[in-house]
Amino acid sequence: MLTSPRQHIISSVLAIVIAIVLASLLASALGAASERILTVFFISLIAVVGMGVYSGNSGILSFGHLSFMGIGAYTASLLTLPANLKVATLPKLPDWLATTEIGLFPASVIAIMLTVFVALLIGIALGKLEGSAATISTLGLLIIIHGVLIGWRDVTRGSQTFFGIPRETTLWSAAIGCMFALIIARLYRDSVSGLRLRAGRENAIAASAVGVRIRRERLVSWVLSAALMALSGALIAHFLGAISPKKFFFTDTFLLLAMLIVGGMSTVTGAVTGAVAITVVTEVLRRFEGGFSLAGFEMPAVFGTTQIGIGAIILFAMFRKPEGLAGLKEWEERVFSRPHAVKVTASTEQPTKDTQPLIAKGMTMRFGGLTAVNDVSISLRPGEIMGLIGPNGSGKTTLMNMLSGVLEPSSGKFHRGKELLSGLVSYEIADRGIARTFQNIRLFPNLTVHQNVLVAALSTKGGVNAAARADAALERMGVIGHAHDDAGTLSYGDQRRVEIARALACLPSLLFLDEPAAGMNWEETDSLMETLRMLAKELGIGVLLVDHDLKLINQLCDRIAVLNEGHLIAEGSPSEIRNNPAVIEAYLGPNKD
Ligand SMILES: Nc1ncnc2c1ncn2[C@@H]1O[C@H](COP(=O)(O)OP(=O)(O)OP(=O)(O)O)[C@@H](O)[C@H]1O
Repeated sequence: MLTSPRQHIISSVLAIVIAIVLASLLASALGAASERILTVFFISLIAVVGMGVYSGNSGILSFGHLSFMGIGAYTASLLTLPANLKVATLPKLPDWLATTEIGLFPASVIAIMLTVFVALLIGIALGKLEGSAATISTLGLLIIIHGVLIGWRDVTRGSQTFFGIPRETTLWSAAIGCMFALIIARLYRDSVSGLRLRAGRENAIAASAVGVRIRRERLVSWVLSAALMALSGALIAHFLGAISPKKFFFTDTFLLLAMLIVGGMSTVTGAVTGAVAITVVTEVLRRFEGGFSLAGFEMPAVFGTTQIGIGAIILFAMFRKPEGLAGLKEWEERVFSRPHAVKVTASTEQPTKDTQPLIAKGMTMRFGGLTAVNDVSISLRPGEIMGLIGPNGSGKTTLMNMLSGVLEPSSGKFHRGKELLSGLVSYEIADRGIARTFQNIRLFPNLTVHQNVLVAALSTKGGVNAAARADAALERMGVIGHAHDDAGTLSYGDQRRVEIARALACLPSLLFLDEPAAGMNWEETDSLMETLRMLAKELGIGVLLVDHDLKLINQLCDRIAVLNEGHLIAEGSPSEIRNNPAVIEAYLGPNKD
C-alpha cells in the first residue's frame, strides 16, 4: 500500500522514465565521452538514492554504505571474471568459484542477495544504536569491510587492482538500473514502512507511542539500501573493468554523501538534484584543474580544485539551504494541489468494546536519588474522565510515561483485565488501545497533518481501515481542513488538536492527555472540553487528563487524583477534592489562609 495520492506516484515514475530515456538518447547522440559521463552518473545516482533510502528516511547519516557497494562489486566480479584469468591471478580460490563464469545480470542478482544477507546481520546489531552512536558505528563498518577486502588476498587480490572484469555495463544497462533504483526509492518513501520510518525520524518517542516499531522499519530500509548499493557496485565494477578496495572507501563515501546532502537527503528529487549539481561542478572544475588561459592570462594548475569546489558547494548548501537544494518535498508534492477526499465510513469510530478498567498498583519511578513517583495506585475506567493534578514536579507526567510504556517503572505493575501491560513497550501499549499526547507537543512537523494521523492508524489495530480512521479522527478534532498542511506550520492550538486526532486514530479505549489545553484560548478550551465529553460519552473512551487549569479539571472530570512530591495524596469527586485539606495544603502551603 502507498500512502500518497496515485497521481503523485504516477507522475514521479513517468518523470523518472522520461528523463532517463531522454538523457541516454542525448548522450548517445553526443558521442563516447558523454556516454561515459552519463553512465558513471547513473551508477553514482543508484548509490546516492541507495544511501538516501536509509539515511534520508531514518535521519541517521551512514558512512558505511560504500562497504555494501564493495561487497556487491567484488562478488559480482568474482562470478563474471573469466575462469582462466581466475586460475592465473587467484590460484587459491575454491574450485567451484574458480570455474564459475556467469553473465552480469545473474552475477548482480547473486551479489545483491549476498549483500542483503550481510546487511541483515549488521543491521540487526546496529539497530540497537541511536543517533550519532549509529552514525559513528557505520564508520566502523566502512573501515572493517575495507580491511576485509584488503586482507582477504586469496579472493580479492588485497590492495592490488582486481582486473580483467568483463566490461559489460553499457549506458543502457546503467540507465535501466538507475530507473529501477529511483522508482524503488520513490515507492519505498511513500510505502507504509517508509512513512513509519519518516515519522520515527521526526520524533522517535511519538512514533513509538502510536504503534511504530522503529527498529524494524530501520532494518527494512537498511537492507533495501544495501541492495541498491550492491547493484551500483556490480555495475561500476563492470564499467571500469578493474577495482580495488580504495574505490569503496573514504573518497567516494565523501563524494556520494556530498551529493545526498547538497541535494537533500529526504527525497528522491534531492538525491537527483545533488548528483546533478556535484557531477556538473566536478566535470567543470576538472577541466580547470591543470591550469587554463583566460583573456590572455595563464592561470596556474591548482591541485585539488575539484575537491575545493565540492567543499564550497556543501558549505553553500548548508548555509543557504540546510535541508538540501531540493528541500523536504518531492517535486510533484509541490506541483500538484491535493484536495482531500474524506473517506469516513460507518465502521470507523465504533464505541470501544473494552470495558475492563486499567488498574495500576504501587507505581514507583526513581531517577537516581530522586523518587519522582512513589508507590502510586490508581485505576481508570473506560467512559470516565479522570483528572490528574498536582503542583509542578509532583510526578504527573512521569506516572503517565510509565502507564504508556515510555518509561519502565522502577517497581509497580499495571494491567487491564487479565492482561499485564507493565513490561510492554510503548508501541505494544498503543496497539492495546492506550494512546496519548505529550506535554511538549510531539508531532512529526515535516509530515502533513494527514500523514501524522495516518501513520498512527496504519500502525495500530493491524492498520485495518486506516485511511477512514485517520479522516474520522481529523474530522472529530476539527482539523480536516489542514489535512495537507505540514503539521509544524499549524498554530499551537491546532497542533494540540492534531496530536489528539493522532491518538484517536489508534482507536484507543483509554486516552492520556498531558496538558492538552496549554496554549489554547478559552474558546478553544471550551470546544476541547466538549469534544472530550463526547469521546467519553459516545465512544466510551476513558480519559486521563493532566492539566494545571483547575477550572477545566473541575468542570470536566468525574474523578480527580492528586499527586504531591510523587505521592498520591487524594482521590475523589471534584467537590471532595476541592474540600480536601491535604490538597489545599499541597497547593497553597501549610500557613496560607
Ligand atoms: N528523565 C528524568 N530524569 C531525571 N529526573 C526526572 C526525569 N523526568 C522527570 N524527572 C523529575 O521527576 C520529577 C517529576 O517530574 P514530572 O515531570 O513527572 O512532574 P510533573 O508533575 O509532570 O510536573 P509539571 O507539572 O511541571 O509538568 C521532577 O522533579 C523532575 O525533575
